[in-house]
Amino acid sequence: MQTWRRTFATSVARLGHSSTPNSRPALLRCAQILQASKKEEPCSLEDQEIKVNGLIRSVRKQKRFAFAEISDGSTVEPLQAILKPAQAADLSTGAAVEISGVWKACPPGKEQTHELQTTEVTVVGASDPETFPIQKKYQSTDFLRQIPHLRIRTPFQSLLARFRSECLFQLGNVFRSLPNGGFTQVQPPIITSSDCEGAGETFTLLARGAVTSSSTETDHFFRSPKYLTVSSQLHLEAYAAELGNVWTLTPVFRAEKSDTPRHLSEFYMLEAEANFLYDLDSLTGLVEHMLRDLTRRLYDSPVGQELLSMKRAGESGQESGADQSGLDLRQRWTALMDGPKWHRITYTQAIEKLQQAVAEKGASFKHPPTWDGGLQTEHEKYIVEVLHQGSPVFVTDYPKAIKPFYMAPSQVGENDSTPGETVACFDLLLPEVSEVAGGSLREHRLPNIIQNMREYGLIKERASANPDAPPSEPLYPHLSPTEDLGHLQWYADLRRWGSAPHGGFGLGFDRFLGYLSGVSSVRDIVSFPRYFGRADC
Ligand SMILES: NC(=O)C[C@H](N)C(=O)O
Repeated sequence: MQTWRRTFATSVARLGHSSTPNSRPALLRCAQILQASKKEEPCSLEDQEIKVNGLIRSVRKQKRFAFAEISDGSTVEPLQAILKPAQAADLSTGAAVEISGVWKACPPGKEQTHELQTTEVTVVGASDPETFPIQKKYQSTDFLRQIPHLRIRTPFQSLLARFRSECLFQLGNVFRSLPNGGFTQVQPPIITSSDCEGAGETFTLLARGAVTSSSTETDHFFRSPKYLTVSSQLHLEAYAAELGNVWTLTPVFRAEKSDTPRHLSEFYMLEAEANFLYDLDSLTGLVEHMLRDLTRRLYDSPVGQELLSMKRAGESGQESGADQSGLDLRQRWTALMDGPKWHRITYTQAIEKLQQAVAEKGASFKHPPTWDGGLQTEHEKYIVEVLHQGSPVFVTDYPKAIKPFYMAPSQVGENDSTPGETVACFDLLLPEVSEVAGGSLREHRLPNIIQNMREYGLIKERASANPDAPPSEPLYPHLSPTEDLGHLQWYADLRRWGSAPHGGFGLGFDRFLGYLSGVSSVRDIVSFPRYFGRADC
């Protein structure tokens, strides 16, 4: 029988090791080492000399041995190193080290299967444990948010960064393998001329030293005011006209003064546009298929499994930023992947049901639901959580008056009696996060888009230098001589030549990641969040 004793058998281990005396130990990532040690069969690295570079998560110094937990950002699980007291003298929490040693099996019954018997350790970047802000003990979400540059070094934030990376990788696969030959990824501009949503909540771009009140052409860096994009949709429509089906994941910017856990001033939007798309059902079907497929691929990935099995705050003693309500993430993912077809309900039906709930079921809302009033978050929550028992819902066909100018009219059946004009659009509602995606069929007919722009006040008055002079260019179709399409003319051009029915959607990527990770605030999903009053580093 083998007797388990913690001793330093460095020279013995070296002898049994196949490498030549001067050869360097293999540099490996913690994830590789720990993964190789989990398998049923004997670990191929056992008794081998290996090297790891990383940060010290914690160090425990005892009389005969010291134990250090090393993390290199490749897995949430730390790698344990055992050291002689002299080797550990300079080690402290937060320090960057290069450490090599022999990978030894641990006595049965220990939390870890193996540990690194240290032969050599070099502190390449010291860290003063007294002042290092990240401690192993519980630290509040609020405190950690104030130091995002160091918060990333907590196990859960580190995991979220890897999870996001996996999502990006898998998204490429999802879009490539969609039926009908896949979608092409494109990169639309971040600096734009137009506020696509018409909400006016844009950030204006100014060159350093520019005069803010200036309105003359030459004073503007780009000759006219430019903004940070609020949505790539309009440019995606240009791409889609040629490429067919396109997608992008870009940062978008909204200068909304909303101080809520659901809003950021800079966030990532996943947007897709499909040409020759004729009905709203095909669009909602595309969104459903894509999100189910993405979740499935993430579920099958090691980092997805790591996220699903990670101990949450409270259990691990380390603040994770995760929801602590005993939420069953695995169930949430399974429902997304394998649950029944997601519900579709028209906006008009939703309002009727909300009003019924008030009249008959004693539901009460801060904003009483009205057809003209749109859906507030409290209404969306009720629709998902009460009316649809927590499963995803597409709410379709909103009133035209509360939606942007580019949406096509609804195609709802004749017996559907809506109180006013509606458009062929949807919002996708998920429990907890509410609206996570929105999209529409686009008005693809030139006279109709021009009429919409007119109604929405987007057509400018033509500045005429000399009213008697003959017009220098022929009049734009469907415009009167006094009208000017201004910075949206290019968008109308897409309808002027070769315009097919099309549609697309935008998904709040950070909100969706929050939903998958069980993190209720987008401020904890994004490593460096920007929101009203805060953009710290
Ligand atoms: N691409 C889209 O349909 C998204 C839409 N423009 C939005 O910002 O919600």
